[in-house]
Amino acid sequence: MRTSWADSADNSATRSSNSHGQSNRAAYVPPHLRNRQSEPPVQSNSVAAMPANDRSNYGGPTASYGGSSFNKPDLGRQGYGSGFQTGGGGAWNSNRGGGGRDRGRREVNPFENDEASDQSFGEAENTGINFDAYDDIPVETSGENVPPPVNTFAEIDLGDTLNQNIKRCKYVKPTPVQRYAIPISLAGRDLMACAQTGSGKTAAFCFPIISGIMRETYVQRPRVARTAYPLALILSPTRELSCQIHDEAKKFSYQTGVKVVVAYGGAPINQQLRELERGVDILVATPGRLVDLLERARVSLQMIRYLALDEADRMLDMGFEPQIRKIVEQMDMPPPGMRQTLLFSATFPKEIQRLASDFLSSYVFLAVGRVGSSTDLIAQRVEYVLESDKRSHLMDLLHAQRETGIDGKQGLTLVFVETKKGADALEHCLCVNGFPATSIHGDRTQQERELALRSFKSGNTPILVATDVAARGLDIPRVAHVVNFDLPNDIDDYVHRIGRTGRAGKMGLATAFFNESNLSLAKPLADLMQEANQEVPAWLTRYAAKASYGGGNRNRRAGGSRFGGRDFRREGSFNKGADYYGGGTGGHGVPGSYGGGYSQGVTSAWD
Ligand SMILES: Nc1ncnc2c1ncn2[C@@H]1O[C@H](COP(=O)(O)OP(=O)(O)OP(=O)(O)O)[C@@H](O)[C@H]1O
Repeated sequence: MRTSWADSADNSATRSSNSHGQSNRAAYVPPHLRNRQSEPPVQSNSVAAMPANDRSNYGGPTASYGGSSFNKPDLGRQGYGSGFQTGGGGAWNSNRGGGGRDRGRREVNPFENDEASDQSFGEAENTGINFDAYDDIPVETSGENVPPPVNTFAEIDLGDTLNQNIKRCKYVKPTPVQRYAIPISLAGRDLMACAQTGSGKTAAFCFPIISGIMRETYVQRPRVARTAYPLALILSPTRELSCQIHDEAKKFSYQTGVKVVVAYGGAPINQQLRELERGVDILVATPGRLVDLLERARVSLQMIRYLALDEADRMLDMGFEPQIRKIVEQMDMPPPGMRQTLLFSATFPKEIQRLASDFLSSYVFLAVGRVGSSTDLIAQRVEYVLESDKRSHLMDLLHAQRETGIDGKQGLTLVFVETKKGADALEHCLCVNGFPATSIHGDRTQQERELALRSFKSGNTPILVATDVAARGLDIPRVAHVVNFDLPNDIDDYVHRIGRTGRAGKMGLATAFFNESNLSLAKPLADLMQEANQEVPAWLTRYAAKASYGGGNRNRRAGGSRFGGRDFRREGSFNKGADYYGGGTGGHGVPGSYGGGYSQGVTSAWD
């Protein structure tokens, strides 16, 4: 039974931890025990009294926690565009043989584990999903001849096998981004899509790719020994996100014959090479590992028909842009117009939209909700906390949460910090104070990262301290609380971080610790909260006013960008690069600070 972490915090408050070299001063004292006569310290080496943690060096007993298992040509879419009626017609080709090479291997059922993991939390998957929460959301499309949206999966001709998998995923109806994006993509159009965190973007780009590949009759691929020729490439910025997309895509493509392979850094390349040799239709990858594979000539992009960038704005910011340009423009990938390109994110700053347009051909721009807005499902709180008080404040929050849960339920808590060292230090502090925490950041090995994530997801270690490596895309259903222990420099990063809760129609809570070092975020944060109908504290409004008068606000979104006209092509500055880098963009306020917002110099960890 998973109850004891709460009690272990109390125990630790009355326990001397000096056997592990920790001073008594470090011990957390919960509010209700403060100012009491201290009782004689009780030495405890009991495993049950210690928090779960995947580190081996946080005091002997913790080592056993967290699981010991770790030691636009014709794209073959004849018939598209003519209608999205129910059909499951004869055009489907579900015996494709997996990228042409994979014979005789039994396909593992990717749904097998779902039920078990649901049971472990005592609730059925998708309970509480309320996509009606997204129903009255404003949607904007721009571009020529935009295909109309659908209301149900039945209206889209995705084929029987894929439809069956959609049912297995317990998706009853499409989310708003799916309602629009799927018909647009099935019609063969390039797409730049912006929709809120947790609103189902992964399926929105996977379904059309899988069904497109299934529709193709046999594709003759070059026969070059040991070189793989995928038909679709899905790029994402982190290893964990690539793994997650791979897992989802495997579910969606189960028994379709479409073969999905993942390649990411930090994991042994040989195993990935073997998988690639067995054949691949859809390759999900992080950019670094893909460049490696391309340079070794183990992958060729010559047959790519579909290119999807998840977290596309992140993929095109200064950290990744050169690698992405190399992959997309300097290798052997067909140019825009000869392939279909799908870009997805919850945030799309205009200067990134401009860069992205290099990769697209006559594309449709789709915005579901305000670009970069947070969902109303997330209750946002911001508290003024001095740097020196942050740890005790966090422990007070965790302690209170343990007593009452969040909305009466115990959930997982994700705590964001700015640096890898900061993550280690906070994890350690929480552990020695009886709060079961683990961490994920770029200085941990990939094995440690995966173990930490698994331990967190399973609830064994219900607190995860993370750098921005966990900010985007990760879909962990039971994250009830996101704490911005250190606020990011950029409001878009804040949007992605808090988006780890309040997903798929469920409610979530996000708490931010704000102090003088976050002044540049005051205005965009106050604006964002106001727009999401959150209560903005008066002190934050004062800081916001001060920041907008005093200058120094380098946030890319300063000035606000309300819903409407957010496709950058509509703003009269199309092809005027200077507008985007030179500042002074008028009403939509991209103050020429490209790069300033993406935390340059901050040691956070991307692949
Ligand atoms: N039509 C649907 N019905 C029910 N659940 C859905 C549907 N589409 C997606 N989901 C679920 O919603 C959750 C969020 O989906 P997903 O991870 O694709 O969100 P996202 O928009 O990519 O988020 P982020 O911006 O954080 O990357 C997932 O658990 C997914 O299985």
